[in-house]
Amino acid sequence: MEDLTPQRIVEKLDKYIVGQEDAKKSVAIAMRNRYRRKKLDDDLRDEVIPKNILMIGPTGVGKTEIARRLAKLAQAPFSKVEVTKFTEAGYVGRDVESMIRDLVQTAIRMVEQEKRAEVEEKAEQLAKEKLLDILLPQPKKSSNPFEGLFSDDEEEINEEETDRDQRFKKHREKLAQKLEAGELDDRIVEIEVEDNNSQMVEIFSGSGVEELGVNFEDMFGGMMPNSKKTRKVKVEEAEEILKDQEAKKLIDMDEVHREAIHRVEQSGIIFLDEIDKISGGQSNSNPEVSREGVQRDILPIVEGSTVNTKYGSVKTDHILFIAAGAFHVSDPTDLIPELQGRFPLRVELNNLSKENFKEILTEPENALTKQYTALLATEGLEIEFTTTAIDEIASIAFKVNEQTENIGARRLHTIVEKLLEDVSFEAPDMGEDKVQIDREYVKDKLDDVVQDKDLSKYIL
Ligand SMILES: Nc1ncnc2c1ncn2[C@@H]1O[C@H](COP(=O)(O)OP(=O)(O)OP(=O)(O)O)[C@@H](O)[C@H]1O
Repeated sequence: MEDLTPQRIVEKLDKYIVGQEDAKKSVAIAMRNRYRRKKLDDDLRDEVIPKNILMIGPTGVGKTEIARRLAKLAQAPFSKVEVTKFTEAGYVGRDVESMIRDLVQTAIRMVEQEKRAEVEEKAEQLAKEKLLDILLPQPKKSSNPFEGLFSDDEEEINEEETDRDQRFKKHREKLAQKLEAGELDDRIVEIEVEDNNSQMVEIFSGSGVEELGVNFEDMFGGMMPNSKKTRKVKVEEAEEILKDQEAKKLIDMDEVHREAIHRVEQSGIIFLDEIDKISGGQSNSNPEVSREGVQRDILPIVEGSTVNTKYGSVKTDHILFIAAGAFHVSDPTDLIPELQGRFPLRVELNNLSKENFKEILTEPENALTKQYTALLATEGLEIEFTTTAIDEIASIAFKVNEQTENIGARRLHTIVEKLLEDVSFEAPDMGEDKVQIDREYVKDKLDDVVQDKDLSKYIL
């Protein structure tokens, strides 16, 4: 965190997000402020209210992407929630605290993955030993009813056993070599696996449960007995299953839970999408739930409170909240004042231009053209986009956004997918080949659809 200065954060975000400089700067400052706040004395720290961010901008211009990337580079647990879901029918209890529980789950997965990487090697070794035990069971030691009575015989028996032990050891070594070489991969073995008690899960996941406002998973998650059953599987699969089982044994889940909660409290980021849709009057979908009511429910979580989860209580004081909305029909000032006060950093994101589209198509590390080029290269097909093609794709995306609905950069996904439909379909049968995608190619594939407004509504 020390090295993640605001400037450094922006540089890193630049690798993925085109334009939106103000938004990148704001999140970078918010991130750094959180770090600064943590360094303050306890008394003063409590006085400094965390600076949450409100992103204002149309759909598909990079709001979520900025927040998600920020979380990734800070290795912070991240979760996105559409706040409008709390106004929907079914959310009578308006379980807004579920957003914290979701974040904890994400953090648990993160920490578990890290711990897993640490024990990976050991688990693999143990799984191999287990598999060898199954493939070649240890011979039972013969019981000797006359033990101690005839000393001569005993000596003979001992010799026999040493002999047999040595033979067994040799066999095991040979088998280990074969296992290593993958020669036993197709052999079938029987292993014990956990039976996840499917019946219980089915009963509780039936419809209507959410309406009860009760989280059965929380209530019963830890109590469901995990019975064992045996399964016949190929050695290859058995190795994976056993590795998984051994890794689980090596990981202290209590520690994982503690660490996960710590991370949520210290560095968690929650993205509250569609915040504009809960500002002002009554909700359309459910007259019982007023939008203002939902804002009031969210407020304590954003202000800092303690939420109970099955893994322990979570203090939300230092969680960074990034709210986002288009605010086409409402204004941030339509939010209740207390909530407005909790989002002092306001930033506007711009509509994307055709030039932005061109950059988005080619520049980011995960740019669409790079993704498709890599995907098709796995089939031995080399595709190359000329600059005229990029220009044409960007123009089309811009035009379709104008003609139908403006969905921002998301339009590029559908257009490129349609453009490459034929090559994607034929690639495996084309053999080693090279396809150049230029302006003519783009026009040839897309012009018909673009001209027909109705068609482009559905396809692009
Ligand atoms: N400025 C940008 N630079 C690079 N990619 C972008 C940009 N804006 C959008 N994208 C891409 O478009 C897609 C949608 O963007 P994103 O999820 O950030 O939209 P959003 O602004 O959060 O919209 P919504 O409010 O509807 O969720 C993502 O795949 C993202 O990578």
